[in-house]
Amino acid sequence: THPQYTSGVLYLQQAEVTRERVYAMHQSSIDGVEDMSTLAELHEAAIMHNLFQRYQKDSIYTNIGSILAAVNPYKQIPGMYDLDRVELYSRHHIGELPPHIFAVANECYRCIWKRHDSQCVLISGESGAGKTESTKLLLQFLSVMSQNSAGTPPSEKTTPVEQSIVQSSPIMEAFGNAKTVYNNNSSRFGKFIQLHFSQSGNIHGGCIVDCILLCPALSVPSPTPVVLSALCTQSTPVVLSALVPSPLQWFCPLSVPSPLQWFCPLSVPSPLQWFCPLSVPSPLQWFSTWSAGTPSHNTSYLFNMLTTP
Ligand SMILES: Nc1ncnc2c1ncn2[C@@H]1O[C@H](COP(=O)(O)OP(=O)(O)OP(=O)(O)O)[C@@H](O)[C@H]1O
Repeated sequence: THPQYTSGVLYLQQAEVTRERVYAMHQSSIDGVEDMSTLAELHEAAIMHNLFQRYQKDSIYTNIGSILAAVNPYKQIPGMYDLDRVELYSRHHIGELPPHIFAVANECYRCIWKRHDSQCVLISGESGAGKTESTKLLLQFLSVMSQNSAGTPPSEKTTPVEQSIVQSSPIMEAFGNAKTVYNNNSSRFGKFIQLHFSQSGNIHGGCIVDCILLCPALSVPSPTPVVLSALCTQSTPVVLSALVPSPLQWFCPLSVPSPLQWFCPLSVPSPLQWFCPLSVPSPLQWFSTWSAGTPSHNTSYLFNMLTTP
């Protein structure tokens, strides 16, 4: 007897369907549009219906003027982010191809030269919306563009700097993420990621700053077992020093003490150093590669995030 709201569709009893309540849908809403600013009827139902239609066809990206809306597909869409797609979007201006995160990344990259100014991408959404994945895709695109930049000498192609940017994501997630009711891999800090480009268009360095504390409904304590196993087996003193003391401890919404405290008492050298001689190869060498190859430039180090309270 009551209207039910299921999957964005409003169901009415036949008696409730009157001329005053129900209108014929405009053709643009029936066909679906790539840019929702072109919808003839612009209201919540039309927007949701358009997104839903496109989502069903695996078209998860939709423009709203200069804004890109992304619907999390919660599955891998074949070919969506492969190298061919990167190269395709790198050769076209925004609007020439279907909406895509790579179109935004490409526009940003081009605008650095077009406007001779810094560019910024703001990624926002609720927990589990796909912000972190979108960030990684942007970095992936910019990394490829950096490697392909005309001014990059062949000897400097595929420099560890670009590799570090992409490869640093898992380890940053391991330190900063936790399982929540919305997302198994939820970020606990908003991040400001800054990349520095040379005149020739390749990435010379960057930094990641954790800037906003997010307070999702945690379901397991952090840091994750991934961090602990990495610490126990392969940590370096560089990272150990970053852990003492951790600003995370001040904000940590958990009632249990952080397991890191067991390993890293504030006043004494960490016992982890006994287990972690410098010569042991570590996945954390990704951090150190940020300075490699660019000694003459003002490169910011990725582990700023870990060392700056
Ligand atoms: N474009 C995508 N394609 C495929 N899967 C995706 C995509 N975006 C997100 N996902 C899936 O959704 C999960 C959650 O995404 P993500 O961690 O990026 O969300 P988030 O917005 O950063 O969440 P939180 O704010 O909680 O950190 C990912 O682990 C991934 O499995």
